Amino acid sequence: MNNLNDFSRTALLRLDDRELNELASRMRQFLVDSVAATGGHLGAALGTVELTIALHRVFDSPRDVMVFDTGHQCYAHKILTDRAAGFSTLRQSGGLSGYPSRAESVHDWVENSHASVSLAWADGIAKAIARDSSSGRRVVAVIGDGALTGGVAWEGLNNLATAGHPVIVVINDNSRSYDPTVGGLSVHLDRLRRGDTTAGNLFESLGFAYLGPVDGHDIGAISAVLREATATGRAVVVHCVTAKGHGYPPAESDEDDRMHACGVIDPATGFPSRPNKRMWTDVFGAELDAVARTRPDVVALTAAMRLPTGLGALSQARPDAVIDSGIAEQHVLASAAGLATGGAHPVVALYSTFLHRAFDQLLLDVALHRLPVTVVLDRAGITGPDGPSHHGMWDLALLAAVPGMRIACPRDPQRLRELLREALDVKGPTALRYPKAVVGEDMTALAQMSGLDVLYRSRNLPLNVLLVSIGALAPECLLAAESLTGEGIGVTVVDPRWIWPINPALVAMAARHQFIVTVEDGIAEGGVGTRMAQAITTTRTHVLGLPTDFLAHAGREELLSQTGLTGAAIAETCRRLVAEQTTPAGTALSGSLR
Ligand SMILES: Cc1ncc(C[n+]2csc(CCOP(=O)(O)OP(=O)(O)O)c2C)c(N)n1
Ligand SMILES: CC(=O)[C@@H](O)[C@H](O)COP(=O)(O)O
Ligand SMILES: [Mg+2]
Repeated sequence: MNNLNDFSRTALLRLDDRELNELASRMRQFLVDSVAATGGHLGAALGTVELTIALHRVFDSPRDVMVFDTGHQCYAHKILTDRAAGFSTLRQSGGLSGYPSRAESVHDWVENSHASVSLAWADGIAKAIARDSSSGRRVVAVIGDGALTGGVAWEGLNNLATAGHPVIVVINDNSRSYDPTVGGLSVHLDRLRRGDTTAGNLFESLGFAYLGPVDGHDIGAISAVLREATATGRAVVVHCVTAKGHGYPPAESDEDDRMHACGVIDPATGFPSRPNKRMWTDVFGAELDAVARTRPDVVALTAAMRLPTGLGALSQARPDAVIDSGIAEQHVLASAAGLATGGAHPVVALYSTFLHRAFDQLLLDVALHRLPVTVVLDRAGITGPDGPSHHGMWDLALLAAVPGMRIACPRDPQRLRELLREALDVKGPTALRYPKAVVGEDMTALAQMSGLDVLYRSRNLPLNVLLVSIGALAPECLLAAESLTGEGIGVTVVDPRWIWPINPALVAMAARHQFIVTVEDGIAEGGVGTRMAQAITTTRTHVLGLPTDFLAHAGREELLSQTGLTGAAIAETCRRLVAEQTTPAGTALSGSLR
């Protein structure tokens, strides 16, 4: 075992305790060095090194199935399954995924990276395996205490408890999500950690065998408990106590989130290697804090992501105005409906991708009751290194299908501030969305017409193209307009600000142009451009957006370029439309990878 690239899992069985501990510290150093260079989920990865070594000693993967909930803690598993060499490319285009990936390894099963579903997966896999009763294959789900707060995890517990399959549920309890884990479950886990069973044991009461708590950094102890769990032949909960960021002082002492996910850092200090730039999240967080000072009815809700969604400042200023419900997006939306019914104006701060899970509550709890709830979707559009599960590209299509929903897409910091304040004055459901990106400078409108901002108009040229710019893609639309103007093609760039429902002034403006091109960083099929095209029947409309596909991990700029959402590609579409002037009115979609 000279380096981790040469390391084989079978070697684990031959190592004694001292060698196993040495392996763990080498893996930890490797993780710090490599993740420091690429960014990634460092804190969670460091906390599961010993647990993962023990899992691979006791279970025979891939014959035995290991499902990692969320998957952000799977780096040690990747090292132990021959992928150490790939870590220099972690989360980069064409490189190693930051999550389990079936394309990478037969040892990976679930790559969805939305939390709390591992127990359902384990339930299904165990049922499938049971069809061959002689196989003896074992199924293990590794789930964090944070992921265990999600409703679907409770559905999993409910089913596994009586399903009759010997699924092993390993609770990786580090008592945190990003923040310390909230709610009664965290209190219960804390009691169990302290050996206090005066209030009983939830898991045993449900029907599981319960083993633990076991020190999750003691390979021998965990291995023994996992073997014992297997021997029970029942559904078992193994309560494993770990420390997020274990063994790396900058992570261990990071009060924010134990370096849950970091960018490129100096491994010696843990500090970012590049200066932090102002992100869209920062603008939102500051404005919400400011507005909440004069609006006691405003209350912010988070599903275990207080700091990443920008609620830090408000939670400092008015702790009572920020409610963390754990990884519980469905609960958060329905609870927001309750708060709004009671007179509050809830602001639900989510990542765009996590709204999917709560669509039903948005539709039937918030919108059906026409309640004033503002959903603020960060990480909308292309997110980048987190890959297909995390791109926020379905939100516009979903939101626009909700009756009574009003959707705002700010193009710059000033519009984000204005639109947030406007949303808080609407007596019904509203949504704002913006990407994971550095926020640019303010872009002042040339003119304002019935709620539309005209950002650009070619001088002394015909009304060839109306570019409808949606949100953060405004700079690309302006680049396209400038280059087309230089070629003698007349362009108007309009930012509708409130992009849904369609402003009738936009329909009127469209009628005066030869072509309309809408530009959005959501799926083109069924997105807002397509809906605009349905309203604008007089002029040929071309919809630019993302393909209905799962886009791999890569840089945001890289993916926007691949999907044709750059100034040059937008200009090329407009050029082609004008060259084909005879084409009759209708709609065309561009949502393909180039
Ligand atoms: C449905 C959903 N909501 C939010 C997230 C964002 N998220 C990723 S990891 C995480 C915390 C997970 O905590 P835990 O399961 O305890 O794992 P740990 O990071 O502590 O190892 C959160 C909130 C997610 N992946 N999925
Ligand atoms: C696993 C998960 O869902 C989060 O940790 C996510 O990866 C964070 O993304 P950001 O780095 O964009 O905050
Ligand atoms: Mg945790």
